[in-house]
Amino acid sequence: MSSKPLDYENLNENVKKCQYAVRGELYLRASQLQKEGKKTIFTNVGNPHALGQKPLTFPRQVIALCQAPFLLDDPNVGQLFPADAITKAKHYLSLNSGGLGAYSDSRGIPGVRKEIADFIERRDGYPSDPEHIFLTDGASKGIMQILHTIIRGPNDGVLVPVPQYPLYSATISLYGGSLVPYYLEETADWGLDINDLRQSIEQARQNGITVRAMVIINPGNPTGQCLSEQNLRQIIQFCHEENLVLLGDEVYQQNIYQDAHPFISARKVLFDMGPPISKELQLVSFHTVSKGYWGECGQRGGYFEMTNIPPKSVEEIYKVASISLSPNVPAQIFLGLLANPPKPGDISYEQFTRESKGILESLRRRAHIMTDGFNNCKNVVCAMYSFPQIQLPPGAIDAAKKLEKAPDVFYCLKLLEATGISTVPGSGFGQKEGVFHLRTTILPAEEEMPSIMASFKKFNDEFMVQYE
Ligand SMILES: Cc1ncc(COP(=O)(O)O)c(CN[C@@H]2CONC2=O)c1O
Repeated sequence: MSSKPLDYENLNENVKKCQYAVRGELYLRASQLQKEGKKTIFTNVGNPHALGQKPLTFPRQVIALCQAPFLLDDPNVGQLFPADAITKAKHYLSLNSGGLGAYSDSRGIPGVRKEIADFIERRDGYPSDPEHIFLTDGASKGIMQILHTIIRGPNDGVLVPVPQYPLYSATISLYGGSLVPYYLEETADWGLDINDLRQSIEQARQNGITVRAMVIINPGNPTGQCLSEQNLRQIIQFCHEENLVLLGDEVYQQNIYQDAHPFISARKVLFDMGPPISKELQLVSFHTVSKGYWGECGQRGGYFEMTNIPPKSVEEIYKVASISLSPNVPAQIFLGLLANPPKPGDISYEQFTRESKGILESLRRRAHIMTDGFNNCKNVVCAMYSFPQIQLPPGAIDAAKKLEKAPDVFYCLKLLEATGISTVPGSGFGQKEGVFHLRTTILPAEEEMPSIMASFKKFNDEFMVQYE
């Protein structure tokens, strides 16, 4: 029988090459165990509602009315929905003719893009142009589209932080480009040293790679660090000198659990630096409703904002966006609400504030429980994610080798089998040679945290003795 087009051997090599560890071997094994009825705790993916986080009430009231506009004609609607949710629903329905069932503009609903531009202006103190804001099905799709636009062939490189969120390595591989790693320094709170950046770009050029872009993930995933203003200024200066477009992945900008390093957007720092650099450096910034205190991962709502990108290039990006017709319209309403939540004096303001503050404070507490819990474990050092360093003893390294597994994969599989805790090995994000980590989220329910950390500690300390 002759081989067929979709037989494995005939697939696009880039499809076969790309890897995405967040839903890789550990996740598949955990899903298998779950199917067998074993208790599994999926801390591998930042999916808050799947781990019990309740959705914010107000956005769901608005979207319910938008999805079922006939409710607005019900004389009792005011009994079930607050007046400001009714007003908001009518507002968003008026922005997209045909409501939620109709395609929107391929860049997203203009009125929502305007609301996001106003949100950015309030956050940064500089005007933002809605024409340079595109709404996407999650930040993932925007990131993939921009990387696709940048990568022309195998010699085009993208500087990516290591450890990195594997959407970047997978997408660069999928589109046939070259990932150029720059290492974050664990001992410096996962900060980055500009000299390392220079070495990385030099090394790449010697290998015939044209580095065209630099990715920053700020706040970091999996490392959790929040880049300082000074770090951002250095990075912007570096990208300007090296003629790189800066891709600012800022999806965790509302997930800050300490006061020492507040979030500042790359865009604000760029404009604070003033001309010529603020007029010349090309920047694309990404955000989403999947994170923060929203956690609305399943809605698939994201956006990217382009700064200093020439009109003709914006048109090309628009043209490609139009191939998939429209970003999903319900998610665009979540984006509008993220940009424009209830204000003081609104009927729902108090409830919205109470709920969102409650989620952030609980995340802060869970982050500390997890950090303290990991630090209380033998050979474990810890920073919405936890990325503890696991100092594996020689016996574990040898045992992993015999099974032809990466040492941290071996450890995470043993952890999963013993406790049901599904994590992602650090090798899925990249790490220095001979240094091992795992990534877990801080999302399990607060009341479950102590028992999760206790079962982790029991497993870990026994493992370290068994393999020392
Ligand atoms: C740094 C970063 N950028 C973009 C995304 C994509 O977000 P969207 O949902 O908007 O596409 C994620 C999702 N975080 C993944 C999902 O869960 N765990 C993770 O590490 C992310 O961590």
